[in-house]
Amino acid sequence: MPYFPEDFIFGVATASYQIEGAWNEDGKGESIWDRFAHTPGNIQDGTTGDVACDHYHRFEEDVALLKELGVDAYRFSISWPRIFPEGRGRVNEKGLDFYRSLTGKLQEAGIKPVVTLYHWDLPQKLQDKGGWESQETVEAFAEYARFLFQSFAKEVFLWITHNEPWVVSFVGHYEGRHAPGKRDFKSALQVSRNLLLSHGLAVQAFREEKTLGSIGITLNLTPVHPFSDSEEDILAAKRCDGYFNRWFLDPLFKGEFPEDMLLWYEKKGFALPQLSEEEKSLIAQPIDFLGINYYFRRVVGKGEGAIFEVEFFNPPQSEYTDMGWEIYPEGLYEIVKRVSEEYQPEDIYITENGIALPDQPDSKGRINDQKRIDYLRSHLLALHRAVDEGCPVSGYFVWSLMDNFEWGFGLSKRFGLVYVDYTTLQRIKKASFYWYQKVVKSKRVD
Ligand SMILES: N=[N+]=NCCCCNC(=O)[C@@H]1[C@H]2[C@H](O)[C@@H](O)[C@H](O)[C@@H](CO)[C@@H]12
Repeated sequence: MPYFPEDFIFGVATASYQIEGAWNEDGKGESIWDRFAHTPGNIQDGTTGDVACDHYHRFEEDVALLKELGVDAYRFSISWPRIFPEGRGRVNEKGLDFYRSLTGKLQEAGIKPVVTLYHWDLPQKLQDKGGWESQETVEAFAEYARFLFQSFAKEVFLWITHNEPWVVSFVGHYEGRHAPGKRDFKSALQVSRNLLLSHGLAVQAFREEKTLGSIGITLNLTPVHPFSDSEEDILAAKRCDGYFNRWFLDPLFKGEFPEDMLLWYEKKGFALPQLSEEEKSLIAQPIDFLGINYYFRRVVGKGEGAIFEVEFFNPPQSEYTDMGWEIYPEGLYEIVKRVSEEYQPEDIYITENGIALPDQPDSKGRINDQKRIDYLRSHLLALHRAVDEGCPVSGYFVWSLMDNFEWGFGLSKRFGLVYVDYTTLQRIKKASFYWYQKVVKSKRVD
């Protein structure tokens, strides 16, 4: 029976724009996701995060759910425009008070706070001045981070500078499906560079402020498999591995963007200015852990697609989630093994893993999400194998505590261990809540 170590951290994760609501209350400034969701056509089901789970007003009820779940830690993000409505300068005390109350309730419940500094809700005022393409945002992020390290100097267990810089860069600035909705590959490359620089400045500030806890960054990593063993499919998979994974792993742990990708982008007309020696050491300064968000793998072959010349495949024999993502538990084992061996991080936390399902209450108001239990079990067993083989993994967070606003899909995709009825905002614990409660308590997956 696979047991996790006694001190292994089990948690759940959320993010500010996805759960808080109160989008313009108590002095909060507008974020790029407020603007993006308010723009008709951007969100598939036409909903917004204006109310979402109304966590801003119901956080005490939600902390009580966390306490009942028995988690060791709770990962949430701080809404930058709730603290600095204009991005920098004036502080919104009521915004700061909300997070002080939340961390206070967590401490009362014996739950370790894990804080993500940036989970995509950039102050709109900074976007109006160029957003992540601009050096001003890099500097503003460093100020924002330093202010939070000073304001929560002792309360936080883990600090995560950025959540998924790949998504911020390429889904937000190339694919255009996320805020700010740009479709410009050159912008996306510039954004990825600035996110890494801002991460480095935040880590420096963390060390200078002698803040308690640990600091790291969270990447969404996906194993990339060639559709066939043909030379061109293997090369296509290598290109995609560079695009999805190595583009951030290499600068963070080796101080360089991957050479093959720089050459490929240059060949496609997107020459990226070299990082200076100072920038390389800023980005690659030591961090205490790497956060990995894992959901699925990618299967690719040679294709005619513009920049990457790849085609994606969905293996017919696999099962898929409500997001259309392949269920591939071994991918979690693969990515943890690969990262441990190739990049030797101090420590790893699986900061997100979960599944969207079309959950609905039955006639008795219960939600029997057995498929979510099967997904979480299979992924925890895969993770356990990596831990058993000596990979430095110290924790695992389910995405998500509760159903929430799923970005471009709006409220239509449900990832929660807790169901949210968006008309009444009632929370309903799913079968997976009780299953995970047992895992957390026993540290065992059966
Ligand atoms: N092409 N493409 N890819 C799309 C992005 C990769 C997969 N999605 C994620 O990793 C996001 C992560 C996010 O932190 C959270 O805020 C989201 O709610 C979850 C669920 O979606 C996951």
